[in-house]
Amino acid sequence: MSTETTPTTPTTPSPSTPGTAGDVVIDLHDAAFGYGERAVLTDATLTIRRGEIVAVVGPNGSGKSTLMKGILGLNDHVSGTVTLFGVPSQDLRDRARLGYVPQRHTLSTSVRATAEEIVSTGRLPRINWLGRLRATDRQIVARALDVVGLADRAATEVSTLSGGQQRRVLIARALAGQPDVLIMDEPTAGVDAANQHVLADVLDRLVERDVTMVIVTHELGALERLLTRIVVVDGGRIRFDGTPAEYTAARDDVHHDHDSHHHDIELDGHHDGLARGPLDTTRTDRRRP
Ligand SMILES: Nc1ncnc2c1ncn2[C@@H]1O[C@H](COP(=O)(O)OP(=O)(O)OP(=O)(O)O)[C@@H](O)[C@H]1O
Repeated sequence: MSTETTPTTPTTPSPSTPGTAGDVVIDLHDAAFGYGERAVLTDATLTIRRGEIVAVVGPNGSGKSTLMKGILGLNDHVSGTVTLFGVPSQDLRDRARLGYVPQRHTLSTSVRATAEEIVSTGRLPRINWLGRLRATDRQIVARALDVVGLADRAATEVSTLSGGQQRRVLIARALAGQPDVLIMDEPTAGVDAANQHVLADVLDRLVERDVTMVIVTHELGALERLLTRIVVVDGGRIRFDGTPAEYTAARDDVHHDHDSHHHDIELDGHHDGLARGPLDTTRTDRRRP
């Protein structure tokens, strides 16, 4: 059972940042995704532009992962249009432009592989038909490990790494494919508070490198300082799409309407935290175009 409530203020989902058509990396129009005949996420209209850091939040089972998988072409596209990098999704040849860190994916304890070996598998879509890593591939793998703060663990067996470190290995694996967009499904799930901040720092480094990110999360707290936009999915639909400041305003409406069971809202716990934190609208947001 879900114990969460998210802002359900109906707003017209709209692109919230300016930009040109060339900046659009993901564009959904009235899209519906599901499994077999069953559409789980419907009426999704969403435009994500280069450089955006978008959090996707909502109750358990609301359709967040279904939305991500729909963008990635990993479930059934029931109706509507999905345009990626300006071309219809089905015509996109270079799928590696979309990097993916799947949900609840940790590395099996039975896997005997080093962090470097796991990250190297992220190069597979980019390497030549002989399947051999060249010097440049190895450099990219090393750089990906460095970005996630695990350069010194390259030769460590992943089964001996902590859950948070394993999540970082998986992010590095996705980065090794040199994606234009990184889609992460709950990268901070099951990661303690200290490691959530380490992960947020990792994502910070990606922001500096201009990686566009779409992040499904239940823990907005650690990530919120990075975000340019928040999308709320509830009941299989996009209910809200706006800037963090707009989200805060919508959330305050919800605070007036309900008095309990706030999901992301409760993570910072209080309004004072917000005033000091990343959703403080007086802060200069270096990422906001
Ligand atoms: N592979 C699948 N086959 C059939 N139904 C599925 C599949 N995956 C998810 N669903 C259903 O789709 C609905 C939305 O699930 P989804 O995983 O997208 O929600 P979510 O918002 O990501 O949830 P959570 O926060 O718990 O991860 C649920 O009713 C779920 O049972």
